[in-house]
Amino acid sequence: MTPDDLGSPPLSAVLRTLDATTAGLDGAEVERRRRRYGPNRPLAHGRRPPWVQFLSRFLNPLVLILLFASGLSAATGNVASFVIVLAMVLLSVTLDFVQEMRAETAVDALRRSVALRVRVRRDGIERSEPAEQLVPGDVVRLAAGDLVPADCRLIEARDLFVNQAMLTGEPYPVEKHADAPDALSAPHPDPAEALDTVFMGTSVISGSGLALVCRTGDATAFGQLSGTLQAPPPPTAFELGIRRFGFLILRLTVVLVLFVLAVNTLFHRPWLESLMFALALAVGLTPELLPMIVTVTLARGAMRLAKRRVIVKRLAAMHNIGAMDLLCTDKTGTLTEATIRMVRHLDGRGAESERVFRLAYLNSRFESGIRSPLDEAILAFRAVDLTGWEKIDEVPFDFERRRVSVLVANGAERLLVVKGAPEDVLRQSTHYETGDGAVAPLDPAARAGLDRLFQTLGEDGFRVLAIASKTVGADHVSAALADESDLAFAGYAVFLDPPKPSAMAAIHALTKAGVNIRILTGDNERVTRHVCAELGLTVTGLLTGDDLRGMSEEALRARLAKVNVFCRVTPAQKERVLLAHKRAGRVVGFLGDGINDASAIHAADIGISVDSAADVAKEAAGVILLDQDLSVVQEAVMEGRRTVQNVTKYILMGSSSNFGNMFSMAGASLFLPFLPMLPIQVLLNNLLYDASEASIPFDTVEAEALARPAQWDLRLIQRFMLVLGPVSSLFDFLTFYVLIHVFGAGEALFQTGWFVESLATQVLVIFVIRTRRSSLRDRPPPVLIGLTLGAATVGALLPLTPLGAFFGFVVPPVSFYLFLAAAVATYLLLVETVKRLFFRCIAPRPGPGRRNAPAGTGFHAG
Ligand SMILES: Nc1ncnc2c1ncn2[C@@H]1O[C@H](COP(=O)(O)OP(=O)(O)OP(=O)(O)O)[C@@H](O)[C@H]1O
Ligand SMILES: [Mg+2]
Repeated sequence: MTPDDLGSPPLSAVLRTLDATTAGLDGAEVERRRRRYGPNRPLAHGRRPPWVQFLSRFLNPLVLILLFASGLSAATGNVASFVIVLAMVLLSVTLDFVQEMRAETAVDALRRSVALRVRVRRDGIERSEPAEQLVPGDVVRLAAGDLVPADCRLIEARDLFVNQAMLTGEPYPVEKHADAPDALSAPHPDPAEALDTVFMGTSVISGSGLALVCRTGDATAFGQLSGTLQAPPPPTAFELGIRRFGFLILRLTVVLVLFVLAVNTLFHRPWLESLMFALALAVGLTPELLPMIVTVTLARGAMRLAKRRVIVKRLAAMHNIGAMDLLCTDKTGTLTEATIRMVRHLDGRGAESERVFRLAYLNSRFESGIRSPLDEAILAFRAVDLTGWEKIDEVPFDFERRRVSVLVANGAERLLVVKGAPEDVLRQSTHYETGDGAVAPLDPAARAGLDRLFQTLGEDGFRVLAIASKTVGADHVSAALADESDLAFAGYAVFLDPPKPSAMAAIHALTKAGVNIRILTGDNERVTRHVCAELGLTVTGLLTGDDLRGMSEEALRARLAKVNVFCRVTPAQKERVLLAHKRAGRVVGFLGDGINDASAIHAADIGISVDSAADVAKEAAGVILLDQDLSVVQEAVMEGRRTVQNVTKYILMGSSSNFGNMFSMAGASLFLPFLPMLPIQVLLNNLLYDASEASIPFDTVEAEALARPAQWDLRLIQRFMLVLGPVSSLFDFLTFYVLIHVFGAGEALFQTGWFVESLATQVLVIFVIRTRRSSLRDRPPPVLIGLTLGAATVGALLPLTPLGAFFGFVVPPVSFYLFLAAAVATYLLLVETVKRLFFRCIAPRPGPGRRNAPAGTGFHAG
């Protein structure tokens, strides 16, 4: 079908076109259609097939020029060198590719485990299936909080309001209707106008519906727009940092290559060999493994978290969570137990009232919008026989009004039953039920009495909903916002939402780890204060939604450091508070599970949600908790920091010893009458170095490095490079001197000796650089020891084997190996000393609370 004819023909015609019925498809037919239409995933072919990804790695200009140059040298007779260069490029690209693919496959599997599911009718029964497996002709059920899974024609709709901002930019919910059979005939090319159609990517705000899937995947309106709409999320600070580091290295590389070329031209050396040497140096200098190391490190962190039942949907969230220094969270389910219990139902005088319960029950039973735990609690309290009652209409719940109304009828009796936040319901009431069946006007004295009762309940830690009603005439066939006035207040439904004992420990641990906590709740001040008190949390400052409304950005900003509880905030205010913190330079996480949290989750640096959350919240989040528990957040934070630290290690390695070595080689070509290393030797050196580095994602990280948010620090890296680079170069020149003057080395021996030596120093220094502590105190994992020692050993022994000659090596004298041992030991000792001085004097670790907001903000244990 084309977009234009979707909304226009009658439902019966659409069903015929799709060869479907409202009873749904059968399994075999679904299978057939899935093969025909493919997965219901826009941009399914957005990711390039593996072989294209593999080949695209050869598009690196350095690699291309290198291959070209070695091809040239093969043409002039040096075939062996060409074969070796080709083999090495292949090997290194494959190593890189395989590692990264494996990591991505693992992360994809995790992502799928928390994929959106829909209720779909198949084989005559309704069941839950991944949204990705929908096919045209399926019949799906929609409820408040759901994301619409495909472009669908409505079969039934009940007070169905959808937010289409994703497609139309229109922020207000639109009501959708199933058409009266064969009634609508005007075409609806514009989504906003197609009232009997819902579109992929839009979300159900309230109400419910049954819908026929018409278009899936790329064929949807969303799929057509995807290219422009689904712009990749802005890069994180970490990604930017890595990019900047890449540029830094690139500039150095260009300078180095030009320098080497100039020197060799000046000395009239063979130009082709010089070019290859310069290129090999450039290859050695580029941190070409960086993307792979980053992906593998992050993926490994994600896998470890999966064991703790935390699913990382977006890998970039991993380093953000390591950098997070502020966590905003809602209250219900995070700080309190997920199950809420109704305990009492009181009239205005505080006496138990059966009528209040019946009204509350009517409202919860017939309400079709967001299923809240409060409704579940009312329905679970006791079953009420509602025969004779029927629902006429509804004004669905929303987080601005904080109430829901249903219009119900029982014979001639017709009643609007309202339930919601006491402040808001009382404002709309003009009368109250006195308890003996009579109704009295709500004079100031009575109002004060009701307020007092509500206050006392709140102070005792009870959550309270007000129940009110209004009798309307039989001619009242629909409910509207305007009907929620002149209400007769009936009483309060009282709930117990006990604090979660584990929350205290988790908050304490997070605070200690440098992550401050803010509570952003739609609930009222008294209940929130009570929960905080029970958990032993000091409220250092509190703002309500009303306070926020009249507050300028500057005023809000001035109070951010002190205020740690925000009450009665609307979804938009949650987002506003979050953005204000972001603007103040914090790295902010948001944990929430409701429709009302979705925009804040989306705006956060790290959106966190739970598996049971509303679709919109879950979709917006980068991290999904399978158990709603703050203590796993703390583990996620640690894992995030670990990944940032390990990536930083790789960069520190590359920017110090590796850089130093390349620099020395360039320098050596100035005074040596020959190349300090053959181009293929440089490449081999680089390959072995890369192989040893591949173990970095598996390294452990010391506790001190995990104690603070791990923010990207390019300054540290630059300083480290400036201090340790020269140390390494100094040592290299010493080695050159010894090789020439002690061993009387000619070209081949010099190259052999320097190869063995530079490789050994370059890879072994990881033992020093991987920790800020004394290197002997911090034992690396076996894989790192194995790969590092392995690479150094292969390099040292290669000249002794027949293969050595192939690379242009000669067998060095035994005394050379003695020198090697002594030299490497001295070098490592020197670096160890400089490292300790560096971290003590030049870049000490910030003390607790120094980097973040001043100590004393956020929570402390009471
Ligand atoms: N089903 C409902 N019927 C009537 N009123 C409701 C319902 N659900 C919520 N409310 C009212 O709306 C207010 C805000 O909702 P809610 O407490 O869920 O917000 P929240 O920001 O998600 O809070 P929390 O931090 O507790 O999750 C509630 O305090 C209550 O007064
Ligand atoms: Mg909530």
